[in-house]
Amino acid sequence: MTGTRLVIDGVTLTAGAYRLVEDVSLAARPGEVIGLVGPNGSGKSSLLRAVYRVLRPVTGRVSVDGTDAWSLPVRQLARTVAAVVQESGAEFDLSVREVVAMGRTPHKRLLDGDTPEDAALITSALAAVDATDLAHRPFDQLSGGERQRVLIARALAQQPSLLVLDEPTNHLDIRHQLEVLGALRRLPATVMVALHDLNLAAYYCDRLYVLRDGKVTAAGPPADVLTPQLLDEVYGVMGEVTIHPRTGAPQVTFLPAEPHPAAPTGAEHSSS
Ligand SMILES: Nc1ncnc2c1ncn2[C@@H]1O[C@H](COP(=O)(O)OP(=O)(O)OP(=O)(O)O)[C@@H](O)[C@H]1O
Repeated sequence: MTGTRLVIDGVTLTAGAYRLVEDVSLAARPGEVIGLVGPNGSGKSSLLRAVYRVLRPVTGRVSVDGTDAWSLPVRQLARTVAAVVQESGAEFDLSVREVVAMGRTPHKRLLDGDTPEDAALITSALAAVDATDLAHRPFDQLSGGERQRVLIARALAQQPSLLVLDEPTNHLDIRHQLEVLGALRRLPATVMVALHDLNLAAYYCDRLYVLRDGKVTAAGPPADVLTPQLLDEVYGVMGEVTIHPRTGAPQVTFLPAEPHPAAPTGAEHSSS
């Protein structure tokens, strides 16, 4: 399993009279990690919802390996696509291990128990997000970051060939942010991930799509997309972009209007 080819072709999404996303096209090759970035309200979550089939496009098409995602039987879709989203479902009264075991459901028949293979996948998914020690804790007693890691483990246990994640690093401390994104990079799956942190997006994604007001305003490798002009136009912030000498990845340094207390005298930022 090396991942699936995802094509979003001219998709428009609405909520009543409101256009959430307009005429968006995007393609991910098998195994690519695609980052979706853009300001609050730019349409990232909405677009992801169309991929994991919660929000039906009013025009355009979402296809997975050439098949319309909206025409796939639900069970087949669940064997192909996993989603980690902000709004989580009915995990109450379950242990962490039971929540992660739910990831195996699409691969089993009703009332099938866990096979040794299922058990091994659950154990390794827990380890991948550093949640082995949480396995027997009640899910609803976990902290925000612990829950987030467990929901990612559930998605990993699902062995999807397309993994869609909405802000997966939300609530995570820096070590766990790096570990989770590193685990996503190593997956034999295509990954589409909405991220706010542009430096993490630059480091871990093969290509970025920048959304603004429901439309794609830029797309390409992070080094091509993340420019001072884009930061200004899309986010209204000043920043410098350099290639980090050790990582080789683009690195954004933001230049807030207020000088840092330790700034050298006369070092105000200027857009001119
Ligand atoms: N049901 C709805 N009715 C009207 N407007 C909506 C509805 N759902 C979302 N919106 C609006 O659509 C826009 C896109 O929302 P969406 O959640 O896709 O943005 P986002 O890029 O994921 O934002 P964030 O970075 O804040 O998570 C927002 O302006 C939001 O307020």
